[in-house]
Amino acid sequence: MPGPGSVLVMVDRLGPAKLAAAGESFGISQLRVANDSDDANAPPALRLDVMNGEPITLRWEPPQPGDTMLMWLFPILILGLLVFAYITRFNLRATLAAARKADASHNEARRFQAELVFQATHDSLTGLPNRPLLEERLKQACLDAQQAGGHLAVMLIDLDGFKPINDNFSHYLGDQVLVEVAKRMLAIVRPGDTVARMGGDEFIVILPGVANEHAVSTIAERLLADIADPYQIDTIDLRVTASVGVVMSDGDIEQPLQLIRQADAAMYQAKQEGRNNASWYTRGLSQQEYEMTQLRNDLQHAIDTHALELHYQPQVDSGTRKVAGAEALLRWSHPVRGPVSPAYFIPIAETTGQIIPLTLWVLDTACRHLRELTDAGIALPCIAVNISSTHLLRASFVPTIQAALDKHRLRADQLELEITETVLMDHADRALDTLHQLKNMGVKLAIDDFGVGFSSMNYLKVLPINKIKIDRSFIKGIDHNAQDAAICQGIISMAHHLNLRITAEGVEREGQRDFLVKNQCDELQGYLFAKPMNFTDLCSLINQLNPASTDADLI
Ligand SMILES: Nc1nc2c(ncn2[C@@H]2O[C@H](COP(=O)(O)O[C@H]3[C@@H](O)[C@H](n4cnc5c(=O)[nH]c(N)nc54)O[C@@H]3COP(=O)(O)O)[C@@H](O)[C@H]2O)c(=O)[nH]1
Repeated sequence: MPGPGSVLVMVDRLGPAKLAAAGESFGISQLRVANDSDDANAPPALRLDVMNGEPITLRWEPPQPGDTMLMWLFPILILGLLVFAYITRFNLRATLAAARKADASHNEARRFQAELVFQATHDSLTGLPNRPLLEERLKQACLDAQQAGGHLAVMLIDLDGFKPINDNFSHYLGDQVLVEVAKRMLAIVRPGDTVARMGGDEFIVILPGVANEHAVSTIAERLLADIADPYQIDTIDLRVTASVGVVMSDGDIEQPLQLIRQADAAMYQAKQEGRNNASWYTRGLSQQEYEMTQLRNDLQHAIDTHALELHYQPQVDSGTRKVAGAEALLRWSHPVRGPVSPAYFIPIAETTGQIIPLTLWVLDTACRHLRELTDAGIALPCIAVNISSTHLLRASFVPTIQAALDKHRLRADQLELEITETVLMDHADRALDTLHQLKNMGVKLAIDDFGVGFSSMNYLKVLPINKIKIDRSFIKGIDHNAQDAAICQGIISMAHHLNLRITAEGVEREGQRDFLVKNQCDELQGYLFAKPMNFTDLCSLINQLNPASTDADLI
């Protein structure tokens, strides 16, 4: 342009991009030319008048408070939200899992608790209710019968011939028989009835709301028949029968447990009537049988509470007059009846199996006493213990004897076992095997009550015994009865020819003693010398008769 100065005019097209860029450089966001349709007055806007033309409106977005912060925070917020969502999801899942676990462990605890209750109230072998649960159900059945005016029946079932299965085969086999018996009984009774195991081979059935005696008899007959069916266990055929005692009641009884005792008395009667049959309890059931049942229970209590005592009767050497041994004899002082003779309660214990714990106690006590004597230097060469056939025929008998000797550090020849001849006659083969094992150990063996049973002279040749004890019925008349004297002389002579020692039982008079000494009977036992006495008195007596031992072997 002509003139002293010049002006440089540059023209550029103000398009949207340039306009926005220009706005950005001044911190104005989204600067643009507003469309016609935009509200030209709406702030923020700038109206530019254009020569010869339409005015132009410039518009931009004013910055909002917190926009920048929002711009920074937004991603953090999103991230935070994502993290929160993740954590929440994780927590939710963990909570759900924990809830599920808690639920499961709660169920488990409930199952465990139910299991504990079951174990406490049921027999572990058969799964049948045990005695405490049975008693509860019996009380309830009595109550129901009283309230509804009905009847209940109680049956006590005792297996016949079960013990020989346990003794001759194995406890495993015996257990299987019990399980099978339980199943057979359960198959006979109705859902509301109870079949319980009392222990051993004894079961109780409670029939609540039973219609009449005929219905009870029918069930008893079915029980007898089904139990008597053969059992096949591990290819072995076994048979047992049952003796059933039955009692019916209208529930009006002061002590419901008395029904069990009555059923027991009836069962005992069934046994005596030949077994494999059912017998009803009636008021006419003899007092004696009822008392015997009570006695069995009382004896069990005496065993459990160690209320028995062991007495000893010295056996005197006829030559030296010293105590050669002592026979251990059980004594039971009943809390109400007073002293009960072993001649009365031992046969009961033999039928009930109580003889096993009884004999174990006698054996242990006698061995302990002999150890005490030996330790105190009191000379007692030997202690004799009576053994019943049921025990002798058990497979565990020999180890039991060895364990008692070991426990009390006794030599085998310090123990003598007295066995009656009936066991040898009835079970000769099995008894012989056991006796040989005992003899090989060094345990002394004596035949008790010799002469009263069906004595076969032949078995004396084969039995590994050391001694014969002549029954006191033969000793009774030796000083005035020629026949008794002759029999006695014969037995002594025969024993000596067989190299056996001989003891006379029941020596009460000097005349008897003189006869026995003259005829060289080795040992004498009887009231003439001493009645059975407690351990303390035995110690004094031996101290008096046997001067302190210098035999090192005895100590
Ligand atoms: N299996 C077990 N049997 C046992 C045990 N303890 C005892 N018994 C047996 O009981 C029966 C009776 O015994 P008890 O009443 O003790 O009688 C014994 C003696 O007291 C009695 N005796 C001894 N001397 C005399 C006497 O001079 N006169 C007389 N009238 N009686 C006398 O004899 C019994 C001992 O007999 P025995 O055993 O045959 O030698 C009896 O059969 C005992 O065996 C036990 O723990 N287990």
